[in-house]
Amino acid sequence: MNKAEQISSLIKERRSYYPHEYLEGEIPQDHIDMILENANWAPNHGLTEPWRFFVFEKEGLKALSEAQGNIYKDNIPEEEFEQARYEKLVKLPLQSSHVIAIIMKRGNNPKIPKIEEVEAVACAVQNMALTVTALGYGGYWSTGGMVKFEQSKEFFGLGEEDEFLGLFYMGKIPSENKTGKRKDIKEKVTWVR
Ligand SMILES: Cc1cc2nc3c(=O)[nH]c(=O)nc-3n(C[C@H](O)[C@H](O)[C@H](O)COP(=O)(O)O)c2cc1C
Repeated sequence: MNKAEQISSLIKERRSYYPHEYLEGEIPQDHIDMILENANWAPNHGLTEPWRFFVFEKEGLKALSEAQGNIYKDNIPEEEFEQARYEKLVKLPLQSSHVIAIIMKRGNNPKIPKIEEVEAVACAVQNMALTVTALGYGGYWSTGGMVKFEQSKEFFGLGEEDEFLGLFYMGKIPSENKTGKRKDIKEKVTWVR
């Protein structure tokens, strides 16, 4: 395969894999380092490099699990609280090898709109996801759970202009591939000729 065929195949192979699908076992440190290093090479306007990551592993996963449960409990209106949802949120980090909190750290260049900093972080996450796929692991970007609640920003010590954009869950997965689904690109492209 040439480079273009390799990247096309990798992009299409990437799927979201959820913690209940993960196998036992930890992703080794050198692979986590590679995932983070590749995230760091995302494009970004003005070289603000706005991505910041908190990597939870080992005992840290318990701290995240506890925080996610508590933040849900403390912030969801009482009438909306669901015990099963709470238990699921507590369980997700514990089923994972690693969880990476995705943060946008707002730079101080007023010429760069905030949305562009968020876009750059999303590029970094895609680099991360493709590396995870290439290494044979599974992962997914979650914007649910604790991510929805403003209190999470305090947990990470974020400033007002910073954003907590999600949790990237990761783990080992079985070797057979999941199939994805997309509508044809032709429906989304307008050619101007
Ligand atoms: C910004 C973003 C946020 C997402 N948040 C969630 C989420 O909160 N819960 C979830 O189940 N999946 C979430 N996903 C994963 C999508 O559900 C998934 O990408 C989609 O179903 C397509 O499947 P694929 O990733 O396997 O191609 C998110 C994906 C992105 C890019």
